[in-house]
Amino acid sequence: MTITKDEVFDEVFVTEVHRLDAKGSGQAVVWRENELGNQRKIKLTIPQTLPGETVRVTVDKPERRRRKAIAEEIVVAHPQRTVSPCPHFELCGGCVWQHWQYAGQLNQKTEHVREAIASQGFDASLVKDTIGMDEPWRYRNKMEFTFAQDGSLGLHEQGNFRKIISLETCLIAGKEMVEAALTIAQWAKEFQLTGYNKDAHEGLLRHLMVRQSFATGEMMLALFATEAPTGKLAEAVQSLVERITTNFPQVTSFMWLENTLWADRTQAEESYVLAGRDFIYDELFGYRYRLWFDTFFQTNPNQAAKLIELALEMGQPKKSEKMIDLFCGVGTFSLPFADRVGKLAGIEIVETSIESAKRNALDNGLDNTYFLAADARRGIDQVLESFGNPELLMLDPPRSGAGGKVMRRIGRAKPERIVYVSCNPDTFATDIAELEPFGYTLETVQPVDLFPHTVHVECVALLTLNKNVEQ
Ligand SMILES: C[S@@+](CC[C@H](N)C(=O)[O-])C[C@H]1O[C@@H](n2cnc3c(N)ncnc32)[C@H](O)[C@@H]1O
Repeated sequence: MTITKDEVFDEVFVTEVHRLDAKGSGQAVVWRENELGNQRKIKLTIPQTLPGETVRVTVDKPERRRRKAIAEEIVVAHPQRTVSPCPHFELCGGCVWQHWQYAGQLNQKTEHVREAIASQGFDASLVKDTIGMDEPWRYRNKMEFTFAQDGSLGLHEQGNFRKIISLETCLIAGKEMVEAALTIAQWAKEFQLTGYNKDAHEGLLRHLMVRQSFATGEMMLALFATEAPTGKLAEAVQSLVERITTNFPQVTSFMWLENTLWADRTQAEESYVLAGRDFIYDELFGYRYRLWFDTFFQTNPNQAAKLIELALEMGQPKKSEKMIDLFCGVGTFSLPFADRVGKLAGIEIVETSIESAKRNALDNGLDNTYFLAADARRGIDQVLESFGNPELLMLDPPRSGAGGKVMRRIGRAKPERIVYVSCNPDTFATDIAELEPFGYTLETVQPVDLFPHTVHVECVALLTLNKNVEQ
């Protein structure tokens, strides 16, 4: 078919999905004739499709080389295609793979890790099968919901940060957390409170963060709004406090966070305790933690405990040894390791996390830890100077990875064993490639699924220093 420049209309294609992109959407290629009679390729991104599937899609503006398209019909389905149990799945941006049987998701995650390390010249057979969850639902202990301008509460639409899907349920969040969120949504509706409009910078309610410890049962509700909970708002807020304290005795921290800033994040200029205290207690792997509204903490505690167990198994900590925990956060790995080594130094850039890590060490009776608030690069230099070279080092960097400069500093510090916990196989692979010239061997990589129905995968890996290499 030939179209002229003035004629732009939708075109229907039946095509095969050949791979998945980094966000978990199907990718397909179709050919069409342009106005000069030449065959031009269009690369299609088709959410909620799987490799090998034949799908029928309508493409608007097909003259463009890359288009997103919605599958209108699955002509030939993947053998592991399934029906999502969540009514919000097709629109909500929270999960991308609920249409894929869990075993298929796990295989895909294993393959991703294998491809990532093979691309850096490592042996893909070192990667074990991904450890999944027995029950891959209701695994999240923390959710951040957003208010729409009309005051309804929900999650962002897939690929559209301006549109909010009104919440009826969420099958990956704890059940009580969803019930508390629905109570707040109902309250906002009854009092006709407005949601925040980020373009006009007006409206009251912005976000609701709900976190609940699966170990202690304690729940925190943190409501972010553009005004203080006083004056004309006081009556509505009082009504909410009564509902929450009556119906949710597990809420031991109910916070109102005032945020008048343009940046649409869960941050606060002023905080008010509406009920209880300003933190909750949580426990992980037998250690107790205090969590404030802005504390980073593992969001899938059951699988996080497996990560800790694996890290300990691979690291083989000894009482005679010194250890560095790089990117230590509030000490999730530091505390279990500190119990098993002579001395541990934790390095982390966020000062409030370091303050929490120090308190968590004290709360858990550990007196052999030293926590430093610093950028990883500067932190390693500083710790090595005062602490000497460690026998064991673990790192758990953000998705962007540790980077070459940090990895080369680690190589020069010559720890005998390095345990790398990663949430991004691609940056993990490029990071560990930096260690090869220093004489490190990759021994094993164990992927763990902390986020079922999403593309994310974590890995724990062990690298050992080859003693025969001249240093
Ligand atoms: C994936 S989290 C791991 C936290 C901790 N290990 C845990 O499991 O709770 C990565 C941590 O690295 C910290 N971080 C990010 N960039 C950093 C940097 N340049 N130097 C030091 N820490 C950094 C973040 O604040 C975050 O706490």
